[in-house]
Parts: sequence; C-alpha cells; structure tokens
Amino acid sequence: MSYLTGIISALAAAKPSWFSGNGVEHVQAHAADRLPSETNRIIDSLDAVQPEVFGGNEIERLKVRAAARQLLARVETPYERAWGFCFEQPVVFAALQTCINLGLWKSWTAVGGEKSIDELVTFTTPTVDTNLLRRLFRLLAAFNVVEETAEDRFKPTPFSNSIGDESTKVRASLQAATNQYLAAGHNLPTYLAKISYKEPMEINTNNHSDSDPDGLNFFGRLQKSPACFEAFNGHMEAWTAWKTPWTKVYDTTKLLEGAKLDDGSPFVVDVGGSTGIDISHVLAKHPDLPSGSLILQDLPEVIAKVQVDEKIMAMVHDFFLPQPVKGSRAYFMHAVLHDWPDHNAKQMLVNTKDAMVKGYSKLFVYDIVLPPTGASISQATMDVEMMSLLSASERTQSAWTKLLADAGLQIVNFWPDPQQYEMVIEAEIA
Ligand SMILES: C[S@@+](CC[C@H](N)C(=O)[O-])C[C@H]1O[C@@H](n2cnc3c(N)ncnc32)[C@H](O)[C@@H]1O
Repeated sequence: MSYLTGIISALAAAKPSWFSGNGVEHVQAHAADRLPSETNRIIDSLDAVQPEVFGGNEIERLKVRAAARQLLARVETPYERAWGFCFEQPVVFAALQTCINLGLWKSWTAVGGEKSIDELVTFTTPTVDTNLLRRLFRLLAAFNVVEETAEDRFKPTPFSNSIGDESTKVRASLQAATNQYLAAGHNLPTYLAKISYKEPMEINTNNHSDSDPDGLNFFGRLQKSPACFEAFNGHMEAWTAWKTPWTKVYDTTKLLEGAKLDDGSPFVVDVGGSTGIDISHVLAKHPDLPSGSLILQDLPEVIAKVQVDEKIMAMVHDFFLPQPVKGSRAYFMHAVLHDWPDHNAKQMLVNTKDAMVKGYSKLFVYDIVLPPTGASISQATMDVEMMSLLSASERTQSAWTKLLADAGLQIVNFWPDPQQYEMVIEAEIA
C-alpha cells in the first residue's frame, strides 16, 4: 500500500503556511498552469485519488477519507470553515431533498445518462420551473453531486444514482434527517440552555420532544408517522450495511463448540435486530444451523415487515420486558444500548442476563467504544446525535465495563472491528 501511504503523506504535507498567504493558489486549483510546481504536484496527487485505487480495501479508503477531511480543516480559513458548516451544508441539503420530493433522482436513475436541464424537468412531479432546477443543479454540480458537462447539461454520479436507487437506502437516510435529525440538531442549543446545561438523561421529555410538532420522543414519532418509520429503518439498513459484519469481527465458529443444537435450543438471539442484517450474517456463515435456532426480535411494526430466510424465526419482543427465549448460546445487541441512557440500558441487560445460563450463554454487544482521545468524526457525531435525538450516548470502555457490571455481567473481551468504528463486546454472567 505504498501508493496510498504516499497519498496520505501528500495530504498531510499541505498546510496553510505552505501557501505563503497566497489566497489565489488554494482557490483557483483548476488554473494549474499558473501555479507553482509544488502546488501542481500536490493537486495532481490529490486528483489521482480515485475509488479504484483502493481495490475494494475499505480500511485504506477510510484512512484516506479521514486524511482528506483533516486536509480541509488545515487549509481552510476559519471563515471558510464556518461558511461551510452554516451556509453551504443547509442549502445543499435543501437542494437534495427538493429533488427527492420532486421524484427526480428516482426517475433519472431509472433511465440513466447525461441529460439537459429541460430533460431533467420532465422527470419532476409536480413540474418544476426550469430556472429553479437550473439554480439547484448549479449548486449540486459545484458540490460534485452531479457533473456539469456543458451549459445546462448534467451527468449523474455514483452518489446521485444511489439517491435514486431505493435499494441503497441513501434516499431514506437523507429523508430521515429531514424528518427528525435536522430539527432536533437545530433545537439542541436552545434545549441545552433550557435544561441549564445538564447532560440530557430524560427519554420522554427531551430535545427531540421539544423539537417535535406533537411533543413526541424519537420512537414515539416513528410509531405515529409511517413515513418517519420507513425512512429511519432504511437509514438503519444503510448504516448497518456500511459497517463490518459482526461475524467478521468475532469468530462465531467458537460458539458452535459446546453449543446445544440438536434439541431445538436457540443459538443466537438478535435483540432489537431491525430488518435482520446481523442475524442473516450468522446464517450466511453457518448455513447448516437448524431452523429456528436463529431468532430475530424487534417491535411489532418492524417484525411485520421483516423478510428474512425462513430458517430465521422473527419474533415480536419488547426488550424492556423479560426475555422469553431462555438459555440461548448467544444474545446479540447491535446499536441498541447506545439508544438509551444507563438506567434503561441496565434494565435491558438485566432482562437478557436473567435468560442466560451461567457458563454457557454469552452476550455480545456490538457498539461504539469511544477511545480516551481521538474519537473519529463518525464516532463523535453518533455520540452527540444520540444526545440530540434520545438523551443517550456512546460509551467509553470504562462506561461499558461499569454498565455491564451493574447488570451482573462481566466483559471477557473487546473485539475491535477493522474499520475502528465499533467493537464486539463479549460478556458473560459474572
Ligand atoms: C438503532 S436500531 C438498531 C437496529 C439493529 N440492531 C442494527 O444494528 O441494525 C434500534 C432498534 O431497536 C428497536 N427498538 C426500539 N425500542 C424497542 C423495544 N422497546 N423493544 C425492542 N426493540 C426496540 C428499534 O425498532 C430498532 O430496530
């Protein structure tokens, strides 16, 4: 990976001082022939970074992504950074959502190809004013959402195509932000002042309910609005699919040793497992498991829509009630405990522990473990989003250790994913 190491070194080398106060050099990157050779060399190596160079290696791609974001933080002036956060991002998002509302992405992705602005207008319902769409597309082209090939002509990009391709759940993820995340984020500073800057801990009356038109908390809103429910579950699917499958982080083959499988005993119970991506990873890795030994649990409205292999049993279960599946070899919770403050999370853990058999059952929690320093953008964003939406949080290693100990469980090991985003926490009855 020496090529990639070279790229990261080039990214790390670019510092504001390097431009010697020449504002033009870092603004007019395309006027390469007028720039000094060092500038050209750096721009050339940045331009050479294409998705193909990673050969499908996600770890290397994520390293370069992080370095590129750090590069911008170094090179941008404080004013430019502020402008990006507060002036650019809101209108780019507004343009993306408007085109979702008009059905443009879906229609364009279905046929594909470069289109004129007039052809793009025909994809919209209701029909958008041509000049309105031109203005939105000018912005989207500047942000590389679409490619501008000539005046009033645009090509789709992998990103714009993915918004129009429902299977990617990118549209659902954007829509979930419009439905809930943006209003809550906008409200957070006011809400924190209102509660005198105490750390939010209330699950019913909280920042989300403060920003919701009917005063509902996050899950209450999902239950009331099918559109919010659909968007959030889509976002969950996209997020879970983006992560490393837990069966690649912890070797589940170890669970087969000593497992009772021939008497109809449960093998893995996925608690709050949503549409079943994680439990399906177990079946994919161990296709010979007996029918019914893999169990997916979630709320009734989620289970009603689940489509999993017939070997997986989908079951309605509220995790604040006693766990009805006793003595499973493993109980698994992915991105579930991070939705709840400690006192609620402890209740869920106690309910699980009470169903476990000491010395046989294991609990696996797959969640972010915040490092003492240097949390990534993805980890730290998730932590404050949890505060904003649910009065919940991501946890450090010591917070996990304490939470599990309070529920009568002890941690056997932390298994970090190769992306360095989450860890599988292996635990058993203390
Ligand atoms: C953040 S999602 C995680 C989903 C899944 N484990 C994953 O990682 O993709 C949280 C899940 O908890 C479920 N949930 C919320 N409250 C619940 C409850 N009281 N009982 C069971 N499931 C619940 C939601 O429906 C949702 O599927």
